[in-house]
Amino acid sequence: MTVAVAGSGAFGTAMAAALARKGPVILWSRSADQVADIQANRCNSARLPGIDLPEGLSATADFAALRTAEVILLAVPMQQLRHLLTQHGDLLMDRRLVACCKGIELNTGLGPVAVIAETLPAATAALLTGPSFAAEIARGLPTALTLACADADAGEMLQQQLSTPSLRLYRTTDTTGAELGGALKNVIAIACGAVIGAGLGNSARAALMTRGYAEMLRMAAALGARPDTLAGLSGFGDLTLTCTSEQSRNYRLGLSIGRGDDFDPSITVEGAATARAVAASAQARGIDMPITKSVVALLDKKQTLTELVSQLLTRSLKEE
Ligand SMILES: NC(=O)C1=CN([C@@H]2O[C@H](COP(=O)(O)OP(=O)(O)OC[C@H]3O[C@@H](n4cnc5c(N)ncnc54)[C@H](OP(=O)(O)O)[C@@H]3O)[C@@H](O)[C@H]2O)C=CC1
Ligand SMILES: O=C(CO)COP(=O)(O)O
Repeated sequence: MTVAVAGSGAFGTAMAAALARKGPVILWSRSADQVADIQANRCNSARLPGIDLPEGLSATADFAALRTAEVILLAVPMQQLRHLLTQHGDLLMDRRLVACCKGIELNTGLGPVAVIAETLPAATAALLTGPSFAAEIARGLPTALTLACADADAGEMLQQQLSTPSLRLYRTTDTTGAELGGALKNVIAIACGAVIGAGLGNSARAALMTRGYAEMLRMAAALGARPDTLAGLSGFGDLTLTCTSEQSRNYRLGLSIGRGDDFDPSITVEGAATARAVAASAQARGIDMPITKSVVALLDKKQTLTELVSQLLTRSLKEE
């Protein structure tokens, strides 16, 4: 079976490397320079430096090469997913597509599976999500992820096809829950980075993680997701990883805000757009998400971290 990965960023390259250890993988990049680098040096120096890529991985800048693939992973940032699907709709329209994005589309409030379903209704839409840093997956370190697909049979097949001896996939049919877990944890990670960066302590971070998780559950319930999905790898699992590791770009953005440092705007930080999309959706639905709202105010420089923390602490007292 041939697997293809569309998008040669850190995660796409890492998944291509992991899967190429068990069969042929085609990695598509929009950058001819990156393809040349990968083919000549067996390394994606721009996005995943220091990782040797296995021989089973071949890179191409020609999207038509993906025609032979039985499964196609879509590994671009969330706000780029619709563009990729539209641009290459002729080839992708009836395929098995596995989004790897963690985010909510800013203009529509939709997650990746919903965007695929809306754009290419004849395709099988799935999501691969859960706690995983690209460099660790690429090195073959032990990792467990969630494969979400509303079609239970297709999900089981994808679970088999994409699991490896070091990559253990659990499956669910709750695509909404898996989408929300992966997207919302990034917003909470920005908040956690900010309090740690500002020296407010580990207790403050634990409070944000726990009350952030309560926000995730509230939104999940409103959208019909199952609470046990949020308690799994795609929710609680990824929240834990992302809020506690400097390998996370979302967490590092928060750290830089808390410290008052600059942050390179070219780095992919999914939680920034997602915070705005989720805050708007929460307001429209009347869902209380004060941490998410605070992250938006922080990113938009509408309020300082000191003001926001004080506001969160002095809200009316309530039952847990
Ligand atoms: N990095 C990680 O550890 C993990 C990432 N993810 C998720 O994977 C997704 C991708 O992140 P990641 O790979 O890290 O991001 P990167 O910033 O490393 O790479 C993004 C890639 O997407 C490409 N790209 C952007 N827009 C388009 C487009 N319209 N058409 C084709 N290619 C495009 C970029 O190309 P170019 O280089 O030309 O700009 C780049 O190769 C995110 O949603 C992220 O949350 C999930 C788990 C772990
Ligand atoms: O999703 C991730 C870990 O599971 C990667 O997190 P960042 O996008 O914050 O780097």
